[in-house]
Amino acid sequence: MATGRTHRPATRSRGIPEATVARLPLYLRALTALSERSVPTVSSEELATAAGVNSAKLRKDFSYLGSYGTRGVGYDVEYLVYQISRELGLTQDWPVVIVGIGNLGAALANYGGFASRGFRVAALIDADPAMAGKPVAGIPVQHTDELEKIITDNGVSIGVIATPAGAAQQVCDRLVAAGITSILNFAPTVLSVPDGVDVRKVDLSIELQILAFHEQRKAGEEVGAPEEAAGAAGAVPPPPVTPHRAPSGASGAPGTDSGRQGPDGDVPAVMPA
Ligand SMILES: NC(=O)c1ccc[n+]([C@@H]2O[C@H](COP(=O)([O-])OP(=O)(O)OC[C@H]3O[C@@H](n4cnc5c(N)ncnc54)[C@H](O)[C@@H]3O)[C@@H](O)[C@H]2O)c1
Repeated sequence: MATGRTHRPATRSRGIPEATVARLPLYLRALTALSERSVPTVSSEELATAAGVNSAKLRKDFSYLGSYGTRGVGYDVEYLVYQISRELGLTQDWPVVIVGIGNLGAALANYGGFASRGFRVAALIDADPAMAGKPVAGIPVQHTDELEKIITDNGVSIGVIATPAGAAQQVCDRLVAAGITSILNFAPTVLSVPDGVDVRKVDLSIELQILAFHEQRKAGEEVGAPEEAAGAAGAVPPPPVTPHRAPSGASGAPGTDSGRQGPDGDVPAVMPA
């Protein structure tokens, strides 16, 4: 399979920076919670706190959507939910296939949160013939021999890879050849994809390594004097991080290369591959 970039440019054609796009799901999650409580309006400060983002950044992000709120009233919650959902393409149904139905694939298939966010698990695919036909989360597992047909028949454009690392590139190549243009990769390997295919990588062990680094530093600070702690912290290199390129100018967004930082200092669990 041809190699190529794994990311879109830092700014999308519609003029919304990639870093803003990466924060939209955080706003949407906070707004959905407000909507469920029938809260009609919200101030930028309240929403920023709920989303874990700085309020100036939030206002700037919303200006890209053409949403400025009303002075003294704030933002209309329902309208923002609609606007952000539309911007993220969530007002339509996205069929998704999961490849590799082991521990992780089965857990993902059973996760109810996808459907409520517009992602329908259209098919489960595994290479193990013994699994073919067995239901997982009420969906019969299909053999990889059927992969291309399944993708075509269901009009799928998003694939999730939950196979062992050694199989991931081959699965990725088949998904892409069959027409998949977005991949969520859980396998601990870097995938090569052609231009036009987006890959996001999830690696929880990297997140744990980063937490371990901070735990170690905190422990050093408790034990030593301030200058010793500073020396210790300086002497400990940051944990290894999956190498990945990031779009320039996407600083501070989840899923970018900007020092493993989330929107306001959080470490993202999902990153570009
Ligand atoms: N990203 C994370 O945070 C995270 C967390 C846990 C596991 N993982 C990774 O997820 C992957 C799956 O882990 P698991 O514990 O579910 O493993 P598992 O062994 O339970 O399941 C893997 C499944 O993939 C299937 N498979 C193997 N080769 C295949 C192929 N070519 N095509 C289709 N299916 C194939 C196997 O039959 C099996 O059912 C591993 O790569 C693991 O390292 C990632």
